[in-house]
Amino acid sequence: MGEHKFWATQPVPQLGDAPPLGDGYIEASKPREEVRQEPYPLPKDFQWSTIDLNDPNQLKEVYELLSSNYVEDDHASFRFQYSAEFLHWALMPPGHHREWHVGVRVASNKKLVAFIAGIPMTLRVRENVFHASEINYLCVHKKLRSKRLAPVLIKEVTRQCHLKGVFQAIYTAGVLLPTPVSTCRYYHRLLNVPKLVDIGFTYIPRNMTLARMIRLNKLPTVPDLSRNNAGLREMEEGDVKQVLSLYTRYMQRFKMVPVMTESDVRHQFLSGMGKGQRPPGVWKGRREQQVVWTYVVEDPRTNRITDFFSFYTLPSTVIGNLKYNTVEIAYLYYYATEVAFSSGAEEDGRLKTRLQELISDALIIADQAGFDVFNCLTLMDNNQFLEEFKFGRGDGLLHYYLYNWRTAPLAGVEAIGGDPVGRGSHIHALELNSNFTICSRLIFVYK
Ligand SMILES: CCCCCCCCCCCCCC(=O)SCCNC(=O)CCNC(=O)[C@H](O)C(C)(C)COP(=O)(O)OP(=O)(O)OC[C@H]1O[C@@H](n2cnc3c(N)ncnc32)[C@H](O)[C@@H]1OP(=O)(O)O
Repeated sequence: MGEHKFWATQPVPQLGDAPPLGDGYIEASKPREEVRQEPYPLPKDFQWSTIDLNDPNQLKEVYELLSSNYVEDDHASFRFQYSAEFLHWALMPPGHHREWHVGVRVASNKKLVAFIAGIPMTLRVRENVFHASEINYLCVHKKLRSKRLAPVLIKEVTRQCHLKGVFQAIYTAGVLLPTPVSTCRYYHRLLNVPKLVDIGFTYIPRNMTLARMIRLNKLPTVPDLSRNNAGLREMEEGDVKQVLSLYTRYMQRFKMVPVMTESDVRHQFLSGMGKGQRPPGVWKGRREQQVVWTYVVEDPRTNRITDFFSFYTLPSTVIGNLKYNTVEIAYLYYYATEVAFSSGAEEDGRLKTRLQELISDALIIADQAGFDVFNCLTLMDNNQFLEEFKFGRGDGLLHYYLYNWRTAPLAGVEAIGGDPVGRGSHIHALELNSNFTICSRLIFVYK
C-alpha cells in the first residue's frame, strides 16, 4: 500500500497494527474550547465556502462539480451522476449541519472546485452506540488533483465535526486506505440487457446469444406480493412507526448499523419519494424527481406491516457513448421482515424464502420503472438471494472505514458463502464491467 503521509497522522488503525483486543476510541474527545477555532489554511488563490444546499444555485454548483469530477470506474466508462434531488435528500437528513457541507472556491471567480460533506448519525458498532458523522462526496476538480487538497478538506470537515462535539466518523471508498473495518463487493442484476451490452456494462459471452441473455434475465411484470390481496403497497406516512420498529429489530442481526429514529425513517424512506401519486396497483413508470422507493407489506387481516424493502436511484453517466448518456441504476437499500423473528425461520429456510419474495418484487418494480440494472453489495442478508436471482459479481469493491474507533474487522465479502469468485462466475458465467466504487448512501450492516 506504500506510505500514507496524511493517513499516518490520523486516529485510524495503521497498517500492520494488531487487531484490537477491545472496542473504543483512539483519541479522546476534546471540550469545544480546545478544538482549533480557525479554519485550516488553503493554498493561495482558494477560499473556504460553506455550502447552503437549500439555495438551488449552490445545490446546482455541487451537482455540477460532482457530475464532471466524481467517482469513475477503472476504465473511465461510467461516472456517478447524482441528481440535485438526490443530493438534497442524502445531505439534509434530520439534524444536519450546514457547516458540514464544506466547499472550496477559487478566490478570484468563486468557482466551486472542491467539496466534502458530513451528515450526523447514530451508529452502533457491535454493542457500542455513539454519535458519528458519515463522510461522503469528497471531490477535487480534475485540474487540481495530486496537490494535497484532499487532506486539507478532510481536516477541515473533521474540525467542523469536533466543533459540534462529534469525534467519530464512518466513510467508504473504492481505494484502499489505512485500514478498512470491512470490505464488500458489488453485485449487479441486469434488467435492460441490450442497453447494458451496448454501453459495455456487460458483454455477451462466447457460448451465449443476446436473445438468450434477454430471455434468461426476463422478469414478470406484476409483483407477486401484490396479487391475491397479499398486501404489497408503497410506504406512507402512517407506516413510519411500524417500519421503524421492524427496522430496529431486524438490524439486531448485524454488527454495524445506523440507529434510526422516527424522523430518520421518515426522511430516509419517504422524503425522497418524489412528486405526484402513482395509483395503487400501477407498477409501471416513476414519479417525477423520485430518489427513494419504499414498499411495505401490510397483512390484510391484521393491518400490521410485516415487511418492507427499499431502493434508491443513482444514474451513472455513460462516458463517450453516442447512443446513451446515462445508465439508470437502482441500488438496494434497507429491508426487513417479521419472518426473521419467528422461531426456527432461519434454520428451516422460511427467512430465505421470504427475502426472496421481497427482493424478487423489488426487481420487478425496478424493471417496470425503467431501470437498466439493480445493484447491491455483499452485506445484510443479501447472500440469501444473489445466486437465485442471477446477480452477477461486479469488479468493484467498497471498503468501509471508521475514524477514531477501534473494533475487530467485520465480515463483508466473506459473508457470501465463502467463495464469491466461484459463486459469482457461476451466477452469470460472464464478467461484468462495472467498477462502481462507492455507494452514495452508506449501507453498513454486517453479520
Ligand atoms: C470526527 C469526524 C471525522 C471526519 C473525517 C473522517 C475521514 C473522512 C475521509 C474521507 C472520506 C471520503 C469518502 C469519499 O467521498 S470516497 C469518494 C472519493 N472521491 C472520488 O473518488 C472522486 C474523484 N476523485 C477525487 O476527487 C480526488 O482524487 C480525491 C478528492 C479523492 C483525492 O484527491 P487527490 O487525488 O487530488 O489527492 P490529494 O493529493 O489531494 O491527497 C492525497 C491524499 O488523499 C488520500 N485520499 C485519496 N483518496 C481518498 C479517499 N477517497 N478518501 C480518503 N483519503 C483519500 C490519499 O490516500 C493521500 O493521502 P496519503 O495516502 O498520502 O496519506
